[in-house]
Amino acid sequence: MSARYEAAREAYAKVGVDTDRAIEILKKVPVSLHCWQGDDVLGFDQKGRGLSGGIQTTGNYPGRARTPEELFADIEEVLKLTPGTKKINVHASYAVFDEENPWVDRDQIEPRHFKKWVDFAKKHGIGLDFNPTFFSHPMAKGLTLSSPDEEIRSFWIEHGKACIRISNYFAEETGFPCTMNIWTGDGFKDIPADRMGPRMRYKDSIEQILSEPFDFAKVKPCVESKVFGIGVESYTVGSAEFTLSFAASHPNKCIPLMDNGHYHPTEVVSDKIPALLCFYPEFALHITRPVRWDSDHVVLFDDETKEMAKEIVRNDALGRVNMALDFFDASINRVSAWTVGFRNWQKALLNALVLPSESLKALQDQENFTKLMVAQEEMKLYDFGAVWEEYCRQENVVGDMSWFDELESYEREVLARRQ
Ligand SMILES: C[C@H](O)[C@H](O)[C@@H](O)C(=O)CO
Ligand SMILES: [Mn+2]
Repeated sequence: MSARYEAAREAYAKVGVDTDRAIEILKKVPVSLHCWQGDDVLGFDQKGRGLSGGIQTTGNYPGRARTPEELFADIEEVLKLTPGTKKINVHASYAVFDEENPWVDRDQIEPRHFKKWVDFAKKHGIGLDFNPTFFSHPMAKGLTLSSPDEEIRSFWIEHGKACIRISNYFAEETGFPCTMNIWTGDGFKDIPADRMGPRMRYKDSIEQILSEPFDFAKVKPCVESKVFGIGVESYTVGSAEFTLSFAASHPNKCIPLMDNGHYHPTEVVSDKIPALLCFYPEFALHITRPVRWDSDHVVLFDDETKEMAKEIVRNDALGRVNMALDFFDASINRVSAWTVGFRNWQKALLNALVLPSESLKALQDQENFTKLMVAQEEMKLYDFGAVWEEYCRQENVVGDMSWFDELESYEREVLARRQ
């Protein structure tokens, strides 16, 4: 333990904060690392097909992972450079096909196509989350689960059911619950003539997917909402009201997922978190950084990120919010992007854990807003960096930016050779 940490610990103790306890709590909180940052959301099952579904990566930084082996190696780098308990968030498009398990379409995928992910998770003693992939596929030209074309809709329902079975396999094999997120880019570019029809079909499709047997203690299906996507600017089938109502009306079957990039830029998810906590025993969160829109920039240690973490921590909801990162930047070193984003969410959680939340709440309840402002501002100058360094030290990762030396050598030795 450094002298700097000892001094910080003493200073925090004077305002009633136990920094050792904060560190111990954070060590056990799982955060899901999204597999898709490593290859620009391309996946392995549709070679040569670009990204669709109204999402977009921009940039052409060298070193994109092109094979499962390359992606696993890159994720291992991130695991090495980040503190905390991790899960890996896998998309169905990252099925691993080989001679033993030749290619099948998405409605036919089975647990065996994800065995390499399970092996990887077991090697690192971590859990897996899962996502059906309703985009970047010839059957995903327009609507998917909300399509009026029954052939298309049933293809995607079968895909969703297959994903429940794979999520169950993940949970059984790893021993950790698997969050399975349903997101589609279904929507319309211009003003629709029927807004309810697609939503009724979407509702029916998700219900059919959820009719596949699963144990809610092990598999946590969720529905992610969105306000708009590229090319579907006028109408999104899975809107916020739709997904919240769907989850509320399917208790113990489905939970909502909020992605903080999926709202109007003036809306803040930090305010929505406590609203959902009043009603949902559990929900899921995608953590990203929307720059003017759902741009999926790398998560920073910025004000709204800190505020989201505060709402989870001070409402004692670390066990009720399934947290996952969701960004993709192809304009910078992808392994660095992953690492920075993961470390920043860890920082936000730790920062929230070392705030004197109870006394700040008391000031609010006493309507002492003057002192509340002063106290909140004062906390910003406490030596949080010392607590972060101690946390990293205990987790055997570096606390300062010297992790970047390792990353630069990985770039030289590995990424730069991928031509
Ligand atoms: C790749 C993910 O499924 C995707 O990012 C989704 O979660 C989303 O946020 C779409 O905007
Ligand atoms: Mn998302």
